[in-house]
Amino acid sequence: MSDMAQTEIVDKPGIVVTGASGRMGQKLVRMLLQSDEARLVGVLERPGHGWLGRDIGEAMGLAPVGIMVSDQAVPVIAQAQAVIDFTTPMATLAYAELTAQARAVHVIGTTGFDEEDLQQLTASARHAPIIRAGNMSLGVNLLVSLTRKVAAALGEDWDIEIVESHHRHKVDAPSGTALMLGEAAAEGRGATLGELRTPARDGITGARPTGSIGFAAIRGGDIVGEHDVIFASQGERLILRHIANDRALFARGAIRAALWGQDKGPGEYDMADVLGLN
Ligand SMILES: NC(=O)C1=CN([C@@H]2O[C@H](COP(=O)(O)OP(=O)(O)OC[C@H]3O[C@@H](n4cnc5c(N)ncnc54)[C@H](OP(=O)(O)O)[C@@H]3O)[C@@H](O)[C@H]2O)C=CC1
Ligand SMILES: O=C(O)C1=N[C@H](C(=O)O)C[C@H](O)C1
Repeated sequence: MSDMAQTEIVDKPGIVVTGASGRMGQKLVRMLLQSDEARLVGVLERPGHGWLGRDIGEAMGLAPVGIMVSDQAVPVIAQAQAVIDFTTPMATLAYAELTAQARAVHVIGTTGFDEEDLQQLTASARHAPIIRAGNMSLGVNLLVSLTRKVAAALGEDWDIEIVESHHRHKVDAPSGTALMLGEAAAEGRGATLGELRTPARDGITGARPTGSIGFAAIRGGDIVGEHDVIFASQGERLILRHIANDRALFARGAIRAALWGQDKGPGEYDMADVLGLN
């Protein structure tokens, strides 16, 4: 190999993809195999997964690429400058510790964390950068700041409801994106989402508490992801909407985050930091 080709490879940050057989994992693998800015150096799956030991390209129905699917997280992450992780909360907490030990950037797209999980991620971020967002798209992150502004501009007589729709396989609700939007709406009203969130409605719920923020989740078919923030008042309604048509936009955002994080110190970051929206 020429010196120039060698330098090119070394200059491109090496990325490990976790949950490589998943909907997001496969998008990321395909994108990284074609990337001029980053290179795929490893793929992880859960112990017992049917793809373990197989070439990831071949397992995905592509040409072999020389990277085997592994469940050996420590040696695989040791080769990486960044780990991109769209798996489950439990898997992500374990990867966060290992990625921090390797001092690599951890990009987390996984959703469905509880408060205790988030504290564990904060602990891992003391050693290396963690970039986490419930949605990696530019459009949603702009929608978050629009929601904050509109909520601040409109009084409590404007009821806020967030409606999200996803494919039938999604396991968490409300979606990570819906929670980001709810947090932004609450911030716009000078409160926290914990203070304003209405429990899911079922049965005789009573009238809507003034100033509360409600959520509704639709699950069906192959919907990639749709979010409406509804501001409803007497005689009028304002609706802010984002529709994702292709998971590639989340994968692109995650790779951008992994590259952005390369010169960052330990700490917790989000996509608004990456996109310069803060
Ligand atoms: N932030 C964003 O922009 C986006 C976030 N998401 C979130 O990303 C997550 C994944 O979504 P999606 O790709 O649709 O889900 P999938 O179920 O298709 O993929 C998750 C993958 O992770 C694998 N997995 C489970 N445990 C481990 C482990 N310990 N190590 C490695 N891999 C593991 C699963 O394997 P198996 O199925 O065999 O258990 C599966 O292949 C969800 O939380 C979703 O909400 C999704 C899209 C965009
Ligand atoms: O599970 C999904 O598919 C998605 N999850 C994220 C979320 O929970 O908001 C982002 C996107 O909407 C797709």
